[in-house]
Amino acid sequence: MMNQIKIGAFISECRKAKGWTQSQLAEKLEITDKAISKWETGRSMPDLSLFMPLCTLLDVTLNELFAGECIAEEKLKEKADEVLMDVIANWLGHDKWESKESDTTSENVLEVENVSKLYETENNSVLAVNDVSFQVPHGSFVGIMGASGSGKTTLLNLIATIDKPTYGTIRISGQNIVDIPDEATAEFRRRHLGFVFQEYNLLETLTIYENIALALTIKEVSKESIRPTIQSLSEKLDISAILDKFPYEVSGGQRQRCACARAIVVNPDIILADEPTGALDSHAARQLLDTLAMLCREYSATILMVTHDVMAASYCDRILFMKDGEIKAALNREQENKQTFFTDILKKIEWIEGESHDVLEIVNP
Ligand SMILES: Nc1ncnc2c1ncn2[C@@H]1O[C@H](COP(=O)(O)OP(=O)(O)OP(=O)(O)O)[C@@H](O)[C@H]1O
Repeated sequence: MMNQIKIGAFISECRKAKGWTQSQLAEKLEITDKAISKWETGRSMPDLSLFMPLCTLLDVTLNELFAGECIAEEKLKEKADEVLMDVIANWLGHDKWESKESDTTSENVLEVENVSKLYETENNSVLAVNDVSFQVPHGSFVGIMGASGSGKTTLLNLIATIDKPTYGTIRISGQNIVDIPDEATAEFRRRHLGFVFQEYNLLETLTIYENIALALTIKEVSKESIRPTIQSLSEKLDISAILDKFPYEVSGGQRQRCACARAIVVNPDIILADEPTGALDSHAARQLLDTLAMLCREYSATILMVTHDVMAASYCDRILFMKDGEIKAALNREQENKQTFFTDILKKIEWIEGESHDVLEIVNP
């Protein structure tokens, strides 16, 4: 991996050579003093967009910045290749090329190991997630169920890189996402994750087509392949007729299917869905769940869905039951149909909650 500490010390040295304080450099780059302090102590790396302005200000080349040292003219070629390999490995989040192999051999897209999240406030502390471990295999549809306050959203936020665990490891396609510096998480989410949330914000000023196309553009897909890709996917998701409409002109169910299209179209490692049916009537909810199950079957999508709705959970292959921050039980759907699985889920909830499963929303499938 790139030597962040060496790079940080080099930035510090170059800044001092210019006679600037951390605040003066921060002001020139229009960022906070804290960010400079984090770079210089090796706790984080500058955002990609800041590399060039930083090099210009400090009068160093990009290679020198990545190498964390001044490079003599005659060493330039040799050093440039070495630095380039490091940059690519770092950008991919891997140690050189070793874990690239583990990418392709790993069957588990998501591996959560001994993860805990402790929220500490002035007066109390809450262990929202308590030593949770599980895996999500490629192409599976896994649900997380639990009553309100059981830690589902906290766990999903940790996996989505929106929050960091207090302890534990989370690997997505072999990469430990806990190590990703804060400023690189947005880029990671764009490249590796898809989201279908209850209040998923499609951009209201863009048409449905443009919303989906935007996801592809961000992923640098060639212009020519955008239209055919969207057309074939939207036929599958039954949204072809509304591609030219704006989100506010279509129903909640259609909006959620567009969110599914936007999530799957960039071929993410995993789609994270948080109560995706929460705002839908039962017909639209079933249509959406059929869509998610179809994405797994036909597009080999891997989906992790948080829900407190037993009907929604009955579409999954496997369910993890959370209570008080812990995974108390798991249930696999073997050969049985949705109705039988629905009944099994209810029984499991009764077992976990005693008779008090009224906290969960129960709708017969
Ligand atoms: N930012 C926070 N600061 C302090 N405590 C928090 C924070 N976020 C969540 N909690 C606490 O952590 C516990 C788990 O909350 P979480 O939102 O993950 O549960 P949930 O199962 O998703 O609930 P719901 O179904 O109601 O959304 C709760 O006790 C909650 O009060």
